[in-house]
Amino acid sequence: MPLLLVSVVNDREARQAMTAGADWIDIKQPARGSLGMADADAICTAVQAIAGERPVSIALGELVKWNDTAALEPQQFAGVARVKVGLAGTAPGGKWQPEWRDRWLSLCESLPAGVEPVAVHYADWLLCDAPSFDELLSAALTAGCSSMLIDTYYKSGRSLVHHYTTSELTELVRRAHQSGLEFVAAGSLRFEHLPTVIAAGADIVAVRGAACLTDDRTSPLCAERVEELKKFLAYEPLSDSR
Ligand SMILES: O=C[C@H](O)COP(=O)(O)O
Repeated sequence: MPLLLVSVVNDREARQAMTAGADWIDIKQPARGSLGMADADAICTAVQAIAGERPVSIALGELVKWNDTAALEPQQFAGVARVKVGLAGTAPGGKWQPEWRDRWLSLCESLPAGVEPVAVHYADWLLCDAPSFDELLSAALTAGCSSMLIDTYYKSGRSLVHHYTTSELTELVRRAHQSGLEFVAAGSLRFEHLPTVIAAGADIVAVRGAACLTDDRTSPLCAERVEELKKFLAYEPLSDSR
């Protein structure tokens, strides 16, 4: 059964998500975009609240907006296992095309020891000028990533399963696994999409909107919804071996 990753904006939501059963805690500021970065103090207090009880990832925004002055100090990565940077606007007609790969790899190399980059492929890559799955997979292997996330850049109602069919998703999971990468599925996923991503073989299901009070991902986290998501993912049908 896939693990549940829940994105939170602060320490209060981090505690709520853990109590409600989230396996991974992801810290971000959804009002700043798909992979919007939270303020450094919000990251710090959330990591303190998590206190090592769950693995933690943080979102660092988009590579095209990244600059070194926005970087966190090495000590601010304490307690963080993985970081995510989006690649919208980098290819094929994007700002740094074709340099996105070198720039992303160099950001990955600059991470403190013990902090791993997550290779993020946007399912709506054609709409947001991001690299294809193949390009990302190749870069992920060069960077030594152990996981790949598929998310959506635009949060306007179309989810991951609108961009990839079940068989396409299954093939992407197979290829990630074949390369030794864990597969994290995200992108405006709702309850009704979970059977598809489970069937495709995702290792982790990552949500923000579906875990909020309303489906608006900028609304507050709702502990009951996190509990329901966890229950759904933990459900294992009885085998039909009567
Ligand atoms: O890491 C995953 C994202 O936070 C997913 O957000 P979303 O469910 O609102 O698309």
